[in-house]
Amino acid sequence: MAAPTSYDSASSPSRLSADVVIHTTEMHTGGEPLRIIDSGYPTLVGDTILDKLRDARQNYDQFRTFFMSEPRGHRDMYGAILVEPDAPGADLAVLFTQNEGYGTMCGHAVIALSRYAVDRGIVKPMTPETQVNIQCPCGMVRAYVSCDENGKTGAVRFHSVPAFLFAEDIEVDVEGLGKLRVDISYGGAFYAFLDAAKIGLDVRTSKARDIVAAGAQITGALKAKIKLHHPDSNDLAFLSGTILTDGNDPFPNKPAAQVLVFADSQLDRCPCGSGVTARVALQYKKGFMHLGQRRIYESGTTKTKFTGTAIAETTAGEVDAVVVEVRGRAHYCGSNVFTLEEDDILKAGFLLH
Ligand SMILES: O=C(O)[C@H]1NCC[C@@H]1O
Repeated sequence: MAAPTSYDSASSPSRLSADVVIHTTEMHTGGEPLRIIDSGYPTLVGDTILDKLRDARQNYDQFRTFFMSEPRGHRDMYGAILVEPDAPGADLAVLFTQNEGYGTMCGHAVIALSRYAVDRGIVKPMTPETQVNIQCPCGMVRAYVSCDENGKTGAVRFHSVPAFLFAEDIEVDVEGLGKLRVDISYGGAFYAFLDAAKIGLDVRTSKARDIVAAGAQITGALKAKIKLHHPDSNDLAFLSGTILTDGNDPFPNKPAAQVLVFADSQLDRCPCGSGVTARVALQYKKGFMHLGQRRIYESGTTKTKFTGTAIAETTAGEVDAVVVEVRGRAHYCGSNVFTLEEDDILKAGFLLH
């Protein structure tokens, strides 16, 4: 069965009007939602995925707010728009949507989309694993979906783009929290890392609202202070959020907990696949982890788990980097057909602050 995808919907409306009908498949990975757009989203133009991302941002952002925000979604919704791939060997290409815009990489979405690609017939199933090559804004991500003899898909492992520690021990003065020292690491997206205990929080037990407030403050202060750089493209060089951790970096035999606060005070429910990638790169560079050593990473909020392993050394431009393997599971939880009425003054959706 061929999948209905956003890029075969050439007849879809190009502006938000009563003609818009968006079909979605709903999944979650470790508790973090993924709303996959099956059809109804406009066809994006551009030679590269980053050009298509620009087209989405500049010309169709109301579609994002339509399916992501209230009353159809909520401020912690996460989405995936499939676009025509332009990279050789890609099985599919994806833009990631969040509450204030678009992400460069998303591990939980890759885990869910890889199952979806096999289950929808976009990629032919193979036993015991099917390889799915997903072109993301950060580059090509290779995923491997477990498939049993009855064709049932299960756990997914993926290898992301080269991951690297960008900066260590940066001092930043954060209103209400004082002077802090954070690391910034890249796993397809840039994240700041801080042991939550340094600001009196515990990622496993503190209230979600306290974690969100602190994470958003730290990201805001760093954005004002630090200029990031990525060897591939300036489009990738921005801070995606702050990951508060349990500080358990040097002890590889215990699960390491973390929580990501990203976009506009959005809280990740899963351990964050790109954040695990970035944290493994950080732990590897600091000598806390060796190649081939598998660690468990746990979401401080839902306690769901991914594993992370540094599997090979590589480079990103001139910088030492590692290839990281992340493993997790996604589940289907429904589907939707979203419509609108022309006289609805909230048709583009809304978020409360
Ligand atoms: O798994 C991840 O990588 C992510 N989850 C939500 C935001 C991050 O991109």
